[in-house]
Order: sequence, then C-alpha cells, then structure tokens
Amino acid sequence: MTDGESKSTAGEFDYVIAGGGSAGCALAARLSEDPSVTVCLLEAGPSDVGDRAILELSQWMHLLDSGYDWDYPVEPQEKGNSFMRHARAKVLGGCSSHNSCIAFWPPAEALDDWEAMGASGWGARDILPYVSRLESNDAPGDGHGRSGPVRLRDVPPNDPCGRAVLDAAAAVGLPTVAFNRGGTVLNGAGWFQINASEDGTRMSSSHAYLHPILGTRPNLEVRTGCWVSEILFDEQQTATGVRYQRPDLTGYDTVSARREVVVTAGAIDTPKLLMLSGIGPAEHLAEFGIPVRVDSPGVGSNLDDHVEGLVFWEASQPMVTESTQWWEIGLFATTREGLNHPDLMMHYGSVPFDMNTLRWGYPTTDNGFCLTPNVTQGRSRGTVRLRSRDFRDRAKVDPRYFTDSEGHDDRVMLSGVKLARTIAEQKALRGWIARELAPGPDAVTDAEILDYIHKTHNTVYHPAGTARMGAVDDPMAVLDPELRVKGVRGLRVVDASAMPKLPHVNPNVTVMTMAERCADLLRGRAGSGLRAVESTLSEV
Ligand SMILES: Cc1cc2nc3c(=O)[nH]c(=O)nc-3n(C[C@H](O)[C@H](O)[C@H](O)COP(=O)(O)OP(=O)(O)OC[C@H]3O[C@@H](n4cnc5c(N)ncnc54)[C@H](O)[C@@H]3O)c2cc1C
Repeated sequence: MTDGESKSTAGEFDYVIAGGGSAGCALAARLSEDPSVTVCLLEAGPSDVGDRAILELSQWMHLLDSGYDWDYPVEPQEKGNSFMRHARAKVLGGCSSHNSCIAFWPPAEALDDWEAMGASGWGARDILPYVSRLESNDAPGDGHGRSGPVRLRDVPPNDPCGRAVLDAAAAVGLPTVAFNRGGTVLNGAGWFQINASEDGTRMSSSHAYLHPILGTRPNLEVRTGCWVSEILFDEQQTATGVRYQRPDLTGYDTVSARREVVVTAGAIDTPKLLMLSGIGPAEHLAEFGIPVRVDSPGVGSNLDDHVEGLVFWEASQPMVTESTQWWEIGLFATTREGLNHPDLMMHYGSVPFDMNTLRWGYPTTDNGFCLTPNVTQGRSRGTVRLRSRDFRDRAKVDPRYFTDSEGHDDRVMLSGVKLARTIAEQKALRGWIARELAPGPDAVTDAEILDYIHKTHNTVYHPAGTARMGAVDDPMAVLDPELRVKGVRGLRVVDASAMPKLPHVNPNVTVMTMAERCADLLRGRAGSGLRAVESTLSEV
C-alpha cells in the first residue's frame, strides 16, 4: 500500500476498465449493452462531451502539445530524432479524440500475420466481420457495415493540389484507387476514408460509442479525471480492482471488479501501469523496489511505430484554406518484389509541416504542401520503461528508430523520399511547386538524405506492441490470445499495446475492432468467429 493513501472505496462493478481511449470507450459501450452487467470506465483526462476543441476534426493539429496531450518526449536516440515527442491524448476518447481520423480497415494480411505470430483467433476470417459491426459506411459495395456506431466516409476530392498529387502519382505507377473496398492496395493512391460526420464532427470512440448512451444506462459509470495508479490483486493473484487518484487530487479511491479488470491505457501507459503493479521485467522492477508479481520480460518491450519522414515544398499557387483534416490523401507502394503488403506509405498534407525541420535551419513557408513517407512494417523495436515508481512520472519512451540490424527501415525510408521527389517531378505537379524546402538541394546522395531523415523524422503517432499477445508458451508474449495477462487472473489488456505488430495502415479502426472482439471474449461469444458476430449484428 502506498504511504499516506486513503482507504476509501468507490464502488464495485462487474468490469473495471482503466483508460477511456479508443479501445476503452468501445469496450465500455459494448459490455454495458447487457443491463445485468455493471461497468466502470476510468479516464485520467477530462470529458470531451460538448467540447468543440476536441470534436471539431479540422482543428486537430491544435491539440498536439496542448493541455489534452500527455506529450511524451523520447529518450536520446542512437540514430533517430532525439527532439521528437509522442503525442498521446489525455481526454475521453483517447487518441481517437485528437487524431486525424484517417480510417482504414485492418488489412487481412496483417491479421493473418498476427495469427501466425501466435495470436490464434485473430486471423482475417475471424476478425474482419467485427469491422462491419463497428462501421456505418456508405461506400458502395458488399461487406460494409451500414448501421454500426462509427461513421466512415470518403473525403470529398476538393483540394486541387491533392488532385494534382494523385495525377502525378498515377504517372509513376500508383493509380488512383478508393480505400476500404475489400482488397489490400499494394501500389496505389487515393482520398482517405475518415471517421467523421458530414458536419466535420469526429467520430472518436467516445463520440461514436459513448455519447449516444451516456446517461441512459444505469449500469455504466464513466469517471473522468481519475488517474489509475495501480491494479489491485488478492492473495490468489486475481485482479480485484484498481486504485486511482481522485479528480480533486485530495487522495486515492479504489474501485472493485467482481469479474475482471481490463487495462486500456494505450501503448505507453498500459505497460507502465502493469509495471507499477508488479508485472514486467523482474530486473527492471527491482531497480525501483517494486515487488515482482509476474516476471514478464515482454512488458514494455517490442515498441513498434510508423516512423515518418518529410518532403516539403513551397507551393506556387494558393493552397486550400478549408479541409476536412488537412491530410486527405494516402499513397501506398511496394519497394521490392513479392510483398503481399505495401511496405511504404505516404500522407499528403496540404499544410506547411516544419515541426522537425526548423530547428535545423531548413526554410519554411505559410503556403506549402508535403508528402510524408512512412515505413509501414518497421523492424526497429524500442522500449517503454519506468522513470520511477511514482505513477505521475512520465514513462521513458525509447523507440530506437532506424536501429534494425538489416538496415530495412533506412532502406524503405530512402525509397520513400526518392519516390516523393519523383512524384514531384511529374507534369501534373509542375504548376504547383515553387521549390523543395526540405530536404532541399543539399541532400543529393543517399548518405545526405539519410542524415536529413535521421535528424528530422517524425512519427505517424502509432506506437504499439508493448504488451503484445501471442502463444501461451511464448515467453515474450504478455497476453494470451484471449488478451488475458499471463501469470495472474481476472486481468486483460486491450488497446494498441496488445498488437503483435502494427498493421501497414493507420491503426485506429484496428484498435476499435480489437475492443469489439474483446467485448465478445468477455461475454463468452467470441469462440465461433463469423457466426458470433453475425448473431450480435442484429443487436447493434
Ligand atoms: C496525433 C495523432 C494522430 C493520429 N492519427 C490517426 C489517424 O488519423 N488514423 C488512425 O487510424 N490512427 C491515428 N492515430 C493513432 C490512433 O489514434 C491510436 O493508435 C489509437 O487511438 C490508440 O488507441 P488506444 O486505445 O490504444 O489508446 P488511447 O486512445 O491513447 O487511449 C488510452 C487512454 O487511456 C488514458 N489513460 C492513460 N493512462 C491512464 C491511467 N493510468 N489512468 C486512467 N486513464 C489513463 C489516456 O488518457 C487515454 O484516454 C493518431 C494518433 C495521434 C496521437
């Protein structure tokens, strides 16, 4: 027990969910569909209800480094950008409340890879039907959900520079395509689908799943401003609840779980909370005098991310002054033969993006656009570690960008910068480019381009894999394939940390999909894959 803590209790529920983000909100909504089950959702940040600063999608870039952001610095990087910061939302809805709402179905190949990595039951055949359950998509064609809580729609093709980018991409072998239409796009580009309504309101996990039911379900309690400091266990190693700091900071309360505690605090805070609760690498816990409940070396390891570079141009015509979310187009490519997935992706941004280049003296503009290549299946892996045993101290986040021994991530990124420049040389973009601002004319050789990338890269903000699921006998798998924390009872994790590795697309819909399946695992309905989902579709 922590010195000076209050012993007051704050209720008992069937399920206690720690973290009201993409996964947590979806899970709370699904579990509380059954009126006989009680659910308590705890979120450290404030509510987003009625908060236009959060809900107005086009304003999302204001939220970076704002009071809604946990804002994690990275540890000094061996090769990568040591100035980089990981934005993580501290508000109901989590990162789905401050992200850019680019919406991709989880790719079948990625899910099948998960299954091959030991996450049995997570293959495409079992998981894709959950996407139909969560979405309400008016894209034509079979296989789309039409009545799920999360509105997905195509970005309208209004940006003339964006149209020129697509024409230029088509000229170099990336034909214009529509996304989320069934197959994986290996080489192609198109306007994104976004999870947002026509009036520009984001369809975050909170807005889509929770807002419609708040105040209507007596069996669901959502508590904001409650920072969970520890998971509680009994002597049989069964999770019995959590302790959290009261919103008024006057002390701590505990809330008890009759059935299970589910941790949904995201890829940085979930491993931190597990470690603070005695589940993690024994040597690391010993550094802080934390009693070891489970020596689980995978906790905080395997940090995967989509590392992102930048090619930035000054525009020679006025750029758009209105946009759904300013990053409306995606380009996918394969950099070598024989892949079943694109290993390179780029976002097109219709805004200047000098967040990591200005400090190195690269010129900027207020009328520019960019392509941002990212490595979709990066091989570098980093860590999340405790800074101290105080839950208020930020975790140490060390992504170890570009450190994979094969040089894979360097190679794909280099191809990406070169491909972006080739696209820029095409006739369709001639009327749009005044000059390349970054990397600019001084970066010509591979070494010069890589030096620029290592100094200035960003992230697509997709950390994952730090409490990954896998086979029961895999010592580095923190979770079994049913998302149960190995070594204890009554405790699961569902969020981006549970992914064995990232999919090759933006992962938010994948996280929501994982929460949908977790709800069925807890309700005992997930065993039969497709049939399980079909039987619940009528309830949505
Ligand atoms: C700036 C940005 C842009 C992005 N853009 C996109 C995009 O366009 N498309 C896409 O697919 N993905 C995007 N992503 C990624 C995507 O949003 C995340 O992968 C996804 O939201 C992760 O969901 P999660 O449930 O794992 O964690 P989160 O959504 O981060 O939820 C974790 C929640 O737990 C809370 N929490 C943490 N610790 C505690 C604690 N101890 N006690 C109580 N509560 C706690 C947090 O405040 C947070 O609300 C973006 C991410 C960022 C940051």
